[in-house]
Amino acid sequence: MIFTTSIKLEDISMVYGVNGKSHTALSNVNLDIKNGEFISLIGPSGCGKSTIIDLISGIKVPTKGRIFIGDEPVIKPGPECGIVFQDYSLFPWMTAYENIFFAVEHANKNLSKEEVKKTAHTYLDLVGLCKFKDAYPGTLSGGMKQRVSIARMFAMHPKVFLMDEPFGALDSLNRIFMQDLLLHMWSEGESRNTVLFVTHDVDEALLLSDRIGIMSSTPGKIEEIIDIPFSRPRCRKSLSGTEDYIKLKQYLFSVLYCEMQEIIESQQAQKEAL
Ligand SMILES: Nc1ncnc2c1ncn2[C@@H]1O[C@H](COP(=O)(O)OP(=O)(O)OP(=O)(O)O)[C@@H](O)[C@H]1O
Repeated sequence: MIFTTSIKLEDISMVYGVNGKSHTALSNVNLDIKNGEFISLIGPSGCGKSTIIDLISGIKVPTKGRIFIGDEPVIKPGPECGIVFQDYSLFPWMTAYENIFFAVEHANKNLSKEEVKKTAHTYLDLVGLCKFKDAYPGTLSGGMKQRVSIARMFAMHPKVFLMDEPFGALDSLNRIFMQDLLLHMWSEGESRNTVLFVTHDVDEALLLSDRIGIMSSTPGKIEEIIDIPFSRPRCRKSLSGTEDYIKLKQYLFSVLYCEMQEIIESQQAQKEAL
């Protein structure tokens, strides 16, 4: 049985200390992600997208504010979050199968060894890597490594999925393949997991998300959240030619372009002030 739940960020600020100076990475961020909802965050580099993922997962602690996964406040990292990073984060000394087995065993301590084995095999099969179960990460392509990471995340049955630019390092064909695979696994499951997905790719966000949060920087905040009205299941081919899709894409690009312009202008002003 898979239990999914909501995520809530309440008035989150995050200040880092850098060389004796403080840097406000996030300021007063509020976000409610409903149970089973797929939300993407997009925004310019450095606006705090990864920091939000790190805070929800408990890897970092906010300077101000509270985070809840369901009704539980986040205090430290735990099995309720399944995370996929851009760099795969697989143990290089374990095979594809062992990587998944290890994660499932640790996340679900009440499962028998047979159940863990079965789960690891099921998810390797779902991502089409049965034949590579004994391969070590170093011998797999980037796309295959990311398929193992995704299989591991689903197999752990966490309450929420946190994905930080998971397909950012892949070539465009692999990226398309992985987006379709994720969409298929997410929507075909027993119940849809709650997902927070960080990306720079507007098409990716439009294809996958129920809502998209647009962030701005210095300090990072969520400027706007837009609803994505496309029904599911979604098909990239038919979707991308529709008037609604083109309008939304143009809107997202124009907002991101303005953000980038502001960043470049402020960097130029800082340079001139020196
Ligand atoms: N450990 C840290 N110490 C100091 N500053 C940090 C630390 N981690 C992040 N920052 C700063 O906080 C801000 C937000 O960083 P973050 O990585 O969350 O942004 P991002 O939107 O994910 O960027 P990108 O899209 O480039 O991955 C940046 O200015 C970054 O330099």
